[in-house]
Amino acid sequence: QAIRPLSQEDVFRLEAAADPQIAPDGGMVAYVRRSNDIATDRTRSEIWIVGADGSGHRQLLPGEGETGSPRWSPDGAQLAYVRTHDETTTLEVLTLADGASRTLTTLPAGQSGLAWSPDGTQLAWAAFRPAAGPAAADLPERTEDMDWAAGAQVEERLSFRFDGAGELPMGRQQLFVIDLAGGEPRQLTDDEAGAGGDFAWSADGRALYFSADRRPDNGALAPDSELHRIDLATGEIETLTGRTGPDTTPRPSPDGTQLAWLGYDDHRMGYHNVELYVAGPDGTGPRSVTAELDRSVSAPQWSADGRMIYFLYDDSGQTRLARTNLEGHIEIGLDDLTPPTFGRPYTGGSFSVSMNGHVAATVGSSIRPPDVILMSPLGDTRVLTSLNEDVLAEIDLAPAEEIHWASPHDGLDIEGWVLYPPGFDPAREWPMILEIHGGPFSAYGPTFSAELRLMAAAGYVVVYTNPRGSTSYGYDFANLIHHDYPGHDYDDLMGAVDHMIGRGFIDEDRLFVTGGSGGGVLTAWIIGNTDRFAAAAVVKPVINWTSFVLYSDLPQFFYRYWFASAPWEDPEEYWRRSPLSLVGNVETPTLMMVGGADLRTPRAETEQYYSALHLNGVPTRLVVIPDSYHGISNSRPSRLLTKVAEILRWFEEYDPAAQAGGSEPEAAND
Ligand SMILES: CSCC[C@H](NC=O)C(=O)N[C@@H](CO)C(=O)O
Repeated sequence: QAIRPLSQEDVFRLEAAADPQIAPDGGMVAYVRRSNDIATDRTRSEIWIVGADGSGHRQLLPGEGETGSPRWSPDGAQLAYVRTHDETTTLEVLTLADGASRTLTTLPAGQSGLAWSPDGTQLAWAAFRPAAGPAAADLPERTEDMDWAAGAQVEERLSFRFDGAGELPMGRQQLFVIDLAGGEPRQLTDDEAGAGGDFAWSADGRALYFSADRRPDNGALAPDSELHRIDLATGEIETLTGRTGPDTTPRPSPDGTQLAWLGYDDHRMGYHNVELYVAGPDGTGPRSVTAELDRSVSAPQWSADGRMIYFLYDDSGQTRLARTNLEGHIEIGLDDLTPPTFGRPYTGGSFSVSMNGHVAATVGSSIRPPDVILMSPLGDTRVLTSLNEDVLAEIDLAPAEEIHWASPHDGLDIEGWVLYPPGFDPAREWPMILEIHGGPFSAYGPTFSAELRLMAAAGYVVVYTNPRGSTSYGYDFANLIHHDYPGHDYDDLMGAVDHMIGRGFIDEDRLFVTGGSGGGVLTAWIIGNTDRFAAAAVVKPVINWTSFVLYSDLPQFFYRYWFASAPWEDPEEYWRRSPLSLVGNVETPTLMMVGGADLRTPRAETEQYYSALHLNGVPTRLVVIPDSYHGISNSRPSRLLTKVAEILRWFEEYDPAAQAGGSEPEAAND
């Protein structure tokens, strides 16, 4: 079959590996295989299994619904997992020897975490338990045959909604255990302070370590979780940490003599490096073993001998697997870990370690969604799956090209990547899209992105970058935008444009810019500062910092960390940094897009700017993605396609070459 550009339909053919769980003896890997179903327009998850030599690759648990969260019992004889079917989620256990599964219990909505006790006799998880909220005022008695409007929603919490979840019911996460021998789940924590989904068994199986912010009105305060230990026999809870700053992800060593976890001292900065700490089993004598790394770390996991801790960190736009000894001597194991999403090229990935030091991880590249990779203790690697060989063989995809340039602001080295359209010829001139990431404290990298690939397939050179403020370059680089966002990240982005123009194959009259969330902020800021782009697409932005910090789902967070004071204390600063303050300058035709249910950057942000552009006579269009929360592209596959198609349609409408009847970018997708 002839090689062709990526098409919209391909998004329903691509698959990705996630959550690889290596068996304790290293002999097999169970993982979650994710695919996009064209009939239901949903991303499906199914547990598959593959031998460490690549043999026996098969779906492990065929049946109704979807399966996920595979977790090996300590002896490797059983695999716990969750199955969701007809909106019911059950906890099930497969016995490998006979292939039989049994249902242990039905799990409530909001379940998170799943972990075997060290002796393999119990499983623990966290789940939400509702509690009574403030009552509405009294109304006349009603009988069942009356049909009244819903009662008032009365709220006293500062934080009462969360993007992706909606309005939050009253209540907290609590911890549960169930005995494999049978019986009902037992609720371990049962108080107003609650627990969290972030927990681990103690080595002797008598306690659970968990991370939770147990302060009464934690939703109104700066985030500050602590580590706690609950004794399973007595229910007694001991708090092990107390510094100002979050303490999360408790991981006791296999022999129980040490406790590792993640956290940082909160200095109210926009960005903090999350460090890996080790202390005694009660949290005493903590020391950071990654202080010198100058990167945030995640997903710590002990080696079986308790001498090493494996973890992930982002470095220069890629997610790396590394391990450290207890003195902080760090060795890098694997590069190119890749998340299982098809949207924008953010960093990510996951891994697990067997008792004998073999590692299973999700690894991909800019031209390949993640597969499962096995790494031996000596560092040899073997690719265990090839989930997309059939599709990728048909598609013209060149690896992302890494580029660097000096920021015009201060000469700082900035990194980015370029995707070239199929048939790219540097002797011709090409239209270019600058695509900007959000966060703003996050990172892009050379990971597979169907969104950006569809833009390249439509005939554009696509440039994406990590301007100052991005993670994966250290504390100082990220905090160059502390209390100064948007700021000189603008110059870094303009530097990318000039760098590309300097290479001689970009048509300066056919520059386009888009970005989502934090990238929407910067796109709106760009068009307020320059008219050099032929068209722009501002996706789910913040337009007005005053309305945003008081109406987003995290009113307790943004004003504290991204500004020096509250909006009513320094309205000028909020206005100075709001893209709305520059809307009077804008002449660039600008598409506005947002998820109709977005609670992170609420749709009023997008709509304010749309109204202002309209009132000012600037060509604009509003695209609302119905029912979508903030994560538009990774929620339903068709939303990813809609987002890209609407942006490309807008750019084509305002492409000077198209208007002059010249060479339009090819519409590869329809
Ligand atoms: C600029 S306001 C915060 C927006 C959001 N940050 C955290 O939630 C954001 O930029 N999200 C990014 C991903 O981090 C996105 O692309 O949606």
